[in-house]
Order: sequence, then structure tokens, then C-alpha cells
Amino acid sequence: MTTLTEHPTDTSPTRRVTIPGTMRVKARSGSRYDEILSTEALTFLAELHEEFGGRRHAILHARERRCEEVANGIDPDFRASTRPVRDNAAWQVAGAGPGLEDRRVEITGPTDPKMTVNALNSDAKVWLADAEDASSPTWRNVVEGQLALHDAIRGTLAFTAENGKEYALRSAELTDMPTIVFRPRGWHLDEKHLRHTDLSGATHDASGSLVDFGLYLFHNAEELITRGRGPYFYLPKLEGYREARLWNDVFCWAQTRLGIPRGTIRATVLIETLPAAFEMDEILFELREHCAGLNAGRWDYLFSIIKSFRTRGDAYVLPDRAQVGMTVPFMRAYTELLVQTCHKRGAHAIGGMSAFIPDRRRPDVTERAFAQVRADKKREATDGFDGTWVAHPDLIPSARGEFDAVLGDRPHQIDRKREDVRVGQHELLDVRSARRGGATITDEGLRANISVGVRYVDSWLRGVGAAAIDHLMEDAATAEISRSQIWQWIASGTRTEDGRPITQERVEELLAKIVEELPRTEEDRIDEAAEIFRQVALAEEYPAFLTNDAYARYLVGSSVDERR
Ligand SMILES: CC(=O)SCCNC(=O)CCNC(=O)[C@H](O)C(C)(C)COP(=O)(O)OP(=O)(O)OC[C@H]1O[C@@H](n2cnc3c(N)ncnc32)[C@H](O)[C@@H]1OP(=O)(O)O
Ligand SMILES: O=CC(=O)O
Ligand SMILES: [Mg+2]
Repeated sequence: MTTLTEHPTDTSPTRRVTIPGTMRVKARSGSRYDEILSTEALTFLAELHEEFGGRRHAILHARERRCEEVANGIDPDFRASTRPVRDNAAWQVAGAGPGLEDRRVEITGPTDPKMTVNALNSDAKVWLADAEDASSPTWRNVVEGQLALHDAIRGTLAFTAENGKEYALRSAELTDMPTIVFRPRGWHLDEKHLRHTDLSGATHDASGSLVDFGLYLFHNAEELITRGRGPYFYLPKLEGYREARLWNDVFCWAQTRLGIPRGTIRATVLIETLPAAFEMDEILFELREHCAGLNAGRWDYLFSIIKSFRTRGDAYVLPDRAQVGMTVPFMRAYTELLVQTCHKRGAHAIGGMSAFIPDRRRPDVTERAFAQVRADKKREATDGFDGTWVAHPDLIPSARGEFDAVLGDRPHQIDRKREDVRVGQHELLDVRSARRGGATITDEGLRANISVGVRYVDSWLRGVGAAAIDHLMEDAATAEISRSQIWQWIASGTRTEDGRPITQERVEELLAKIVEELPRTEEDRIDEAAEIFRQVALAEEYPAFLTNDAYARYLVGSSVDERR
């Protein structure tokens, strides 16, 4: 196996040579990039792709076929073929690794150096270091995020920001910090700055999942284990147990290859797609050697509901995004089933993200965020969750207070089996329940979807994958909801409560107005963002993810890599 690094400025003759079994870098280099993209690391990535690249593509095709079936009227259901796994009470998952026993508050965020220091200096129990929903996958973010993690794990991350503020870890000991759980990109995302040439000589874009996972594991597994923690991962956007099996096989192969004892890796799987909600037991079973828990990823779950039923007509249309809370019956059903399934198998059940963000300059906004977060976390803790997510350090005390009130000194409440929960296909698919009790589709909701969608994509194009917009946390998952709702409303002939139909023309008109009113800066990418939004919200054929095409067109080789 050979590796080859290719930079655009590289004029050496090796640029034209194709060596089977290689991973080539097709991007600019930067300070210390060679440490992350070392020959040994690229060799490891090439091997990972040789082993698993084909299965990844098969899984992406299977997703398309299944999505098509639901669009054609075949409702998702619990699989008859896997009933023995669900009915067998004997098996359990591996459970928590060192540092994951108590996960009552987990802070999430991207892996730029500032967020990394701030998250690791916080009082959260866990830091979800995010290369997924909260990340814009520019080459710079991908490589420099790995560098920040590399240095943080070794206790050396320190720098001075442009405004002169000094950032350093408050301790060099991993056991004194929140436990790091890294979330690689989902299976759907390519990493086009790396090209894999397989042993037959065919070349492919690398997989974002395998690149993120591979680089993190390769550089940090041994260090993490030596320092009393372990290589821990959140696995995003899985659509079923076969995808969990693929991850498990990746883990087994990688542990053997790196000489790490089998079962060292721990995975927490996000249940954030509708098909996965019907396969929670099976997902835990496939990953049982490595699994620590499941997380209720509410935002992608809503996105998946809209995506799955987007062509099924009015009965499946949701009200304004702001009106679909976690107490809506079909959302409550999914989270309660998650707690029950986890606790039956010895896994942690981790709650999701309230989108309300405090503002240190606005006490009224902050008070509202605290109140909303407290209510959300109280419900989760009372329902049996073992921990939850927060998006901002100032929210940690509110979330911790609610979990402390229920857990006390216990690290979790896995012994609370929730045998009272009765959730079946009907409860999970009762999408209509969201519109009972007077929930509506409003002109304000339509405008908010457009405005938030465009502003989020603008931020993403500038390399910032999570943003506070109108005092709410917006990331790739919430933006998917905004654009998918519009697509579904148009396709379903939906009207706003004032009786006006939601049409392509109406959305185009509002979009033009909103874009005109947005404040402009030299750095903004609003026009491109509006173009992307138009494509993903209004195209006749619904794009499966807003990020795929936008990444290929705007982030690959992007000037944003040079700018910040
Ligand atoms: C659907 C899902 O997947 S949810 C999970 C994915 N989403 C996320 O992870 C979002 C994480 N949160 C964030 O990115 C941020 O909180 C935002 C973008 C929403 C708001 O960030 P800001 O506008 O910078 O907030 P604000 O100015 O109040 O920040 C105050 C300080 O807290 C820090 N901070 C804010 N959020 C975080 C965080 N999540 N982790 C670490 N530090 C944080 C800021 O860096 C800033 O530090 P400084 O004083 O050293 O400059
Ligand atoms: O990843 C979390 C979500 O809510 O989506
Ligand atoms: Mg998500």
C-alpha cells in the first residue's frame, strides 16, 4: 500500500501516477497538516476504504430504495425477520467505557480550537466533538479540527485569539475534563479532498465518515487509552441495523489493525431517522460489543419524518416548525420507546437538544432560554433519560439541575425499565397528532423557514456550521427541516391559515424580499446561500440532503479555506 500527497501547487511528475491502493490529498496544505495527513495515517485511510468503501455505497443505494418505498405508500414497520433479536431478553450491550458512566450533561459543538478549549473547560460530563450537524466540512475545518482534538487529548492545546484573549485547557489530564465523544460525518457525505484509488485502479471520493473516524482513531486511540479514557464515537443518521453492522465491522477491523483490544471503542448511536426508530433493538444488537447508548436526535428525526412522507399528502403535513415540540404525541412516543429499549439492554438513553440559546447581552432572552431548557430537561429526566445535550456552556447548570433532581448521586437510571411504555407502529407514525390542538401553518412560519434557511446556509458557506439565529441554535439538521417543510408544503398543496396556497411563486417572492432585507457584509455568501436554498427547497426532484450538492459545488477547494 502506497500513499501520495498531491497539492494543487505540486508540480512533481508523481502527480500523474496512479498507484492502486492509495489515498491522495487534493487540497491545499497548511501548518502542521502533514502531522494529521502523515503517510501512515493516509495508508490507514486507504485500507479502511479498500475494506469498507464498497459496502458504504451499497448502504446508500439501499437507503434510496427504502425511501422510495415509503414515498410510494409502504409504511415503515418493525421487521418480522428480526423479531427473534427483539424478543430475546438475554443479550445486553457493552455499556459505558471509562469516563462514560455518568453522562447527565453533554455539551456539543464544533472542533475549532476555541470551542474545543471552552467545551473542555466546562462542567459538562461529556463533550460531543462534532464533525457533523454543527460542522461545515471545509478542508480547513476537517484537518484543523483533527489538530485541535489531537492537541487537546495531549493537554497541549493553547493559543491567543485575534482579540488577544488567551485560551488554554484548565488541566492537562483527560480525567479532569469532560469525556470526549467524537461525531464523524454521516455515511452520505463524501470527503472530496481525498481520493482513494482502489486495488483495481478505480478512483473514488473518500467517505467523510471513514476519514473523520479513521484520522481520530489512528492519531488518538492509544493516547486516550493511556490517559484513562477511550476512543468514543457518536454515530449519526443511521437508517437501520445493517448500517450499525457496517460500523461494528469497521470498529473490529480498525481495532485489530491498530492492535487495540476488541471492544475498546464505544459508540452511542443517534436515533434520528424514522427507519432507525423501528430498529433500535437491532442496532444495539449489531453494536453490542461496542455500544454505550442511544441518543434521541430530535432535529434530524423531524427532518426524516418530513423527508419520508413528503409526497404522501396533507395527512402527513406538519405545522410550523416552532409548533412541533417534544410533547407532540409521535415525538413523545419515539423518545419513550428509546428509553425503554436502551434500559432493557443496559444502554444509556441520552436526550436531545433544546434549540433555545442564551444571549449574555440580553437577560430576557437568557431567562427564556433557561426556562425552556429546564422544562425540556425536566421532561427528559422524568421520562427516564440518563443524560442530555446542551448547545451552550451557560445552559449546563439548568440541565444539570433537572437531572440532579432525578438522579441524585446515581450516575444513571438504567434500572428504570419503563415497562409501562406501549409504543408500536401506530404511535410512531401518528404524524397527524402534531396538528391536533390547534397547531397551524402560518405566513410567519413560512417566512421563518426561508429566512433561517438562507442565513444558516450563508454561515455554513463561510465555514461556520452552527449559528445562533433569532436566539435559536441552527445547524445542518434544523436547516434541513426548514427547506424540507417548504418542499412538502408546496408538493401537498398546503395553505397557510389565512387561506393562501403555498406555491413556488409565493416562496420565490418571499425569498427575494428576505434576501434584499438581510444586512450585507464583505464576507457574506447570501446570494449563493439563496441559490442553494432555492435548489433544495424548490427543485422538482427532492434532494436527499441539502449539504451534498452544496458541498461539492461550494466547499470543495473553497476560498473559505484560505480566508479565515
Ligand atoms: C441537531 C444537533 O445536532 S445539535 C448539536 C449540534 N449543534 C451544536 O453543537 C451547536 C453548539 N453550539 C454552538 O455552536 C454555539 O453555542 C452557538 C453557535 C449556537 C452560539 O455561539 P456564540 O454565538 O458564540 O455564543 P456566545 O457568544 O454566547 O458564546 C459565549 C462563549 O461561549 C462559548 N460557547 C458557546 N457555545 C459553546 C459550545 N457549544 N461549546 C463550547 N463553547 C461554547 C463561545 O465560544 C464564547 O466563548 P468566548 O467567551 O471565549 O468567546
Ligand atoms: O443530531 C441531533 C439532531 O437532533 O439531529
Ligand atoms: Mg442530527
